[in-house]
Amino acid sequence: MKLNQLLTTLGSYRRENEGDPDISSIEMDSRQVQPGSLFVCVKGERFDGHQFVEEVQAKGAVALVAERPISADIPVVYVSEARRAMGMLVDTFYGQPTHQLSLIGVTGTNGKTTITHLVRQIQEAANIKTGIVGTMGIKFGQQEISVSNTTPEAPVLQKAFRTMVDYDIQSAVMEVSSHALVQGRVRGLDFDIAVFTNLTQDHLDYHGTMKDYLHAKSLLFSQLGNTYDSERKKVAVINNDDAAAETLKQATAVSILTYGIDQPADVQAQNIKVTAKGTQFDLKTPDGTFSVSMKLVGKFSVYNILAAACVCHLNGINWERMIESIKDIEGVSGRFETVEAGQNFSVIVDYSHTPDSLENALLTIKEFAKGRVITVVGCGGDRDRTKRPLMAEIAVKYSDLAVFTSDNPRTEDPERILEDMVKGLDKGTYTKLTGRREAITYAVNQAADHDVVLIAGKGHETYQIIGTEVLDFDDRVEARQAIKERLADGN
Ligand SMILES: CC(=O)N[C@H]1[C@@H](OP(=O)(O)OP(=O)(O)OC[C@H]2O[C@@H](n3ccc(=O)[nH]c3=O)[C@H](O)[C@@H]2O)O[C@H](CO)[C@@H](O)[C@@H]1O[C@H](C)C(=O)N[C@@H](C)C(=O)N[C@H](CCC(=O)O)C(=O)O
Ligand SMILES: Nc1ncnc2c1ncn2[C@@H]1O[C@H](COP(=O)(O)OP(=O)(O)OP(=O)(O)O)[C@@H](O)[C@H]1O
Ligand SMILES: N[C@H](CCC[C@H](N)C(=O)O)C(=O)O
Ligand SMILES: [Mg+2]
Repeated sequence: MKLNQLLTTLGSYRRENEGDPDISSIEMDSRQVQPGSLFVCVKGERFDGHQFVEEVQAKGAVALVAERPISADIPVVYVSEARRAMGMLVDTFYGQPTHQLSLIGVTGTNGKTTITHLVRQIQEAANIKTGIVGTMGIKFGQQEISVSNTTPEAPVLQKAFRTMVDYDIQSAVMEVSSHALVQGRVRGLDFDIAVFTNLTQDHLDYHGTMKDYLHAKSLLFSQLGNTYDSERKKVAVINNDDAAAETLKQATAVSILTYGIDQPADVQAQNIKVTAKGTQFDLKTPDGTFSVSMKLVGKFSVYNILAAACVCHLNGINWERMIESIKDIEGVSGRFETVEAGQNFSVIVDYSHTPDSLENALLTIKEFAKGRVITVVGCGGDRDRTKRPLMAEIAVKYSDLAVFTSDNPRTEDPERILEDMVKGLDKGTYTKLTGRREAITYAVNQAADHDVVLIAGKGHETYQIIGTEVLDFDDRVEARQAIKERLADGN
């Protein structure tokens, strides 16, 4: 595509240097630039894209988008916000693929990955080819693309959606993180349905206050329907039980479908029964009440199913058909995943890395645990410090034995993270073992018949980040190994 044609997308801009080159790709990362690329200079917290102007020209970039004066021989387009302009440019460059997909965005503190997987499984069972974007990567058909962020930047997203459309994918369901909303990574995407799960404490290192965190989430809803594709009806799907529901309803101009358990809602779960093997409930909908049975456990899983059911209903799947496929749905990798290696106690690996998700996981376990509850948990480094004591307090409150350990310490001192966790606790109420392998082994060895060991925080992760090194580590593998060793020792 020619530069001038691409620029018809942008509202106001200022140009420097003549020329109308052919653009072969749009990049914001100098390491991705190829001959023919348009490079967008983005100022971040660690780097400033404007510094790479010489490097990208040497690599063959043919045009630049910048926010502040740069010296270059190739056409430069000055805009006030480069990342947002980039959202529009890549949308045009890839031929507006999201106008050809039913695009669902899921935001909220917890449940995004789970809901996106549930939607994909239910839609695929109803023959709606569905792509997915989120913490576990980008997947559609047999294709898999790994990503380094839950919500990638616009060039990665638009390229993936273009490929999905070319593969005849009809719908895409994606996680939209609050970081992505603030940074405008999803600018230019034409969402049809926006889902809100819940808002509880996380990421205050980035957002500062819960008010600003909520504002970030609300951007998905205020931007819904702002795109010029007016053919599809836009809908906001909102959890009515969450305190943030009203704010989000006010943030959007499109129709609203609510779901919930405790408060009246358009789609509501009633008479919930949770066992270790699954959950049953009555699903009240505008079209009648249906009984649902699923393998997923816990009240939080009911919320996730409700959100997914609302989306699938809006996409034309009838309730009966949906409920039939919900029956067979297996959980998502690393979310309440049980590890079985012949032991007489339960081991559950879960991705709870926030106070609320840890509390939900433990409350669910307490509903069915016949023995003691043993929890292994840590907190990630270079992330919200204020959630650490809260998570530790919850672990102690709901467990018979709390073992504190490292999560991904990243560039922080693991001992400092552990100090942050335990600072409000009495000594003797917990055990501290910095090495995660040692902590898992210890917990497994302490378990008696019918006890439940919860290993929280890392779920599906197959690595541990210590310093800047990414080491192989998988809680499920470690737990299995510890159980085998214990059984081999005859204990
Ligand atoms: C706080 C945050 O969100 N940071 C993200 C953000 O960083 P930033 O804006 O500071 O950018 P930067 O790294 O300083 O780089 C500035 C510019 O220079 C460019 N650059 C940089 C280096 C270079 O050699 N060449 C080059 O061109 C970069 O491509 C970028 O355009 O943009 C970068 C480029 O996309 C991201 O890698 C980075 O994610 C960091 C690694 C991160 O940890 N983000 C986490 C907190 C995050 O976003 N998490 C959410 C999920 C949270 C949840 O679900 O709970 C997510 O969506 O993943
Ligand atoms: N609806 C929910 N409400 C509260 N907690 C939940 C809910 N769904 C899942 N959880 C808990 O949160 C953990 C993470 O779930 P999931 O990966 O689906 O969330 P996420 O929003 O994608 O997280 P991330 O921000 O890391 O991408 C699960 O392991 C579970 O303990
Ligand atoms: N999306 C979350 C994942 C946290 C997972 C946890 N294991 C950690 O490393 O803190 C984040 O980047 O904050
Ligand atoms: Mg996720």
